[in-house]
Amino acid sequence: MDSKIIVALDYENEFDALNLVDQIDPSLCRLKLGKEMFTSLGTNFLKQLHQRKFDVFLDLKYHDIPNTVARAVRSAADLGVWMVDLHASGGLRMMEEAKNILQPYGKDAPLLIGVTVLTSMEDLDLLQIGINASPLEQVIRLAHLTQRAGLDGVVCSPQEVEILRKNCGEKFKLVTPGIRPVGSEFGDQRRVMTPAAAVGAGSDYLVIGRPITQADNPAEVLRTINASLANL
Ligand SMILES: O=C(O)c1cc(=O)[nH]c(=O)n1[C@@H]1O[C@H](COP(=O)(O)O)[C@@H](O)[C@H]1O
Repeated sequence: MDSKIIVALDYENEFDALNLVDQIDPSLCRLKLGKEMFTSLGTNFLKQLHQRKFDVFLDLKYHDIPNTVARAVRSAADLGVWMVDLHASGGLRMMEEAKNILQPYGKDAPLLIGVTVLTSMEDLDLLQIGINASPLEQVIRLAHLTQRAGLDGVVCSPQEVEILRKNCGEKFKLVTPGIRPVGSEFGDQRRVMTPAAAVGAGSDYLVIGRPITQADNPAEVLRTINASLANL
């Protein structure tokens, strides 16, 4: 089975994270290592996930001058991660340099993904930072820029997937956080959908954190979501 689920391993400590990881199989999901755990545990923790044969999305959302971002992306490639991301709003030249630096890695290069508009943001949040466009308009703009730079896909909300699929084609990877099974709390997320609706819209990968990690039995919730997607 090739699951579309990427579990966001946002835990305060290694013990809790490995408690989940050691109950599941790499066929059930991929794992996302983000700012919280990478900041406290670094590459040693990443190695532990790799030792357990999981594909890892290193989600550090690089956003800096082109030279700095490209070199960070190269460091991520040297770690052997499956996917890595940067903020598309860092601009075309930043994305192009990041793509170019991966050339020597050939087929072993990680998927390079541009974050468009964070799924926690809505119209007012964009207005407050000087962007006078709806999230959808801004996501489309940044997805086109990301594609022009030659990246493999974008992070967007599932609400934008249908239109991006039409705009950017079948091969462009659409990675969607903001996934909330029916009845689960939105928290800080704003542009959300259920797992089944996101897959129905055409998401390639669903990034799911708290609905799984904060559950009483995370492994069970993961299995249930996988089962709900099996026949779609
Ligand atoms: O790049 C991401 O993964 C990301 C982008 C985005 O726009 N929104 C977003 O929520 N994420 C990440 O996806 C995960 C979502 O977690 P939950 O809201 O707990 O399901 C978190 O680890 C976020 O850092």
